[in-house]
Amino acid sequence: MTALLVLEDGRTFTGETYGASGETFGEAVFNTGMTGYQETLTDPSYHRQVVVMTAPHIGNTGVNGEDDESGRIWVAGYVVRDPARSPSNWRSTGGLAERLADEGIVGISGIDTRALTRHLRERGAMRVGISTTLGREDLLARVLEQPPMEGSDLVGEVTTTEPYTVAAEGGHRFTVAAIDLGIKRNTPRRLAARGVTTHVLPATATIDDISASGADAVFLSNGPGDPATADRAVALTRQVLERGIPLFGICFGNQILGRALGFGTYKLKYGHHGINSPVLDRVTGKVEVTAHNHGFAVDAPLDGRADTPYGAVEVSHVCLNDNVVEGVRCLEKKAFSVQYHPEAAAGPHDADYLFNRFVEVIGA
Ligand SMILES: NC(=O)CC[C@H](N)C(=O)O
Repeated sequence: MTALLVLEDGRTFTGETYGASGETFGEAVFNTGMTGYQETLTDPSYHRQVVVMTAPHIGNTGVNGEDDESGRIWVAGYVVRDPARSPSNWRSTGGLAERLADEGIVGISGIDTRALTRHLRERGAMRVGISTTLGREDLLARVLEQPPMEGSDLVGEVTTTEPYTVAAEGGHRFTVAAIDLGIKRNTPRRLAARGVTTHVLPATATIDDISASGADAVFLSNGPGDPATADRAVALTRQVLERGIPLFGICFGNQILGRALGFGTYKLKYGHHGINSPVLDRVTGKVEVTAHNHGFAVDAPLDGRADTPYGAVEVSHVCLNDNVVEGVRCLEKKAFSVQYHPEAAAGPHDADYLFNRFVEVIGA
C-alpha cells in the first residue's frame, strides 16, 4: 500500500506502508545508529517523535524478547529505506514490520532517507505526518495542527503509575530512588550490577516518598518532551540538593539538574540521536564514544565555574562535534549528570564508568 510522508514545510516523500496503516504525527528526528533499532523504538524518550533511520537496512535481525527498553514501542512513527524481507538472528522471535503493525505504529519504507535526513539537518527538526489514506494537502493541514515539541510536557504520559523495585545483584550495597521521567530498563540493571537496589518511583513522587523508600541517593532518568515544562521535577531536585542527598541524572535528568541549578535549556537545531558521538570528560581528559538521544540542551557556561544557590558548578562533559554541554557537576554537593546515555542501550560502553562514579559518590 502507498504511504505519504509530509513535513511541515511541505516537503513530501512517497513510499510504502511499513507497520500499521492509518495516520500518525510527531516531530521528525533522524537517528544515525547502525544497530539497536529495537532499543530505539522502545525508548520512552522518543514519545511523540517520528524517527527516521539513516542506516538503510532496518529489521535484519527481527525483534526479540530481551532488547525492549520499556513495555511498548514509543516512537510515534518510523521511517526506513529498505526493510529486511527475511529477518534472521538466533534470538529473533518475529519480524519488525509485524511488531510495528501489532502495536499500531504507522511507518513508511522505500523512501530516500538520505535526502530526508539532509533536509532535516539543513532546516532543523520539524513536525511531520505519515498517512496511508490522506492526500498531500489534507495531510499537510493536519501536520500544521500538531503541537510543536517545544513546550510539550510529556512525562506524565510515560511515567510508571506504580512504584517497583529492581533488586541488587550479588549482595546489596546501596538503595537508589529513581524518578521515572521515562526510564529505560538498562539503567536499573547497570545499577543492580553494582549492588544497588533501585526503587523506581512515579514522576509525581515527593521528597517524603524518597525518604520513605530508604534511598541513599536519587537518580533522575531520561524522558520525552521539553525540559522547560518539567517544573515539578525541578522543584523536587532542589529539595534533594538542599538535603544533601547524592544525585545522578541522565539526559532529561541532566536538563532537570541544570534547571534546578538555575541554568536555562534550549532546543537544538536537529538534536543528537545516535550511538557514536565523541564526548570529552573534562574531569579525566578522556574522550568517550557515546549514545545520544536529545533535542534540547543545558545552557551552562563552558568556561570557568558558575556560582549557583547550591555552590560552584562546572560543565564536566562537552560534545566534541558541536561543543554542546553534555554534563554538569556540583563541586560542593554530591550531584552530577550527563546529557547522553551511559546505560548504552543501544551503544558503546565507554561511559559505563559513570555508574561507578555514582556508587563512589554514594559511598563517600
Ligand atoms: N533522552 C532524553 O532524556 C531526551 C530529553 C529531552 N526530551 C530532549 O529531547 O532533549
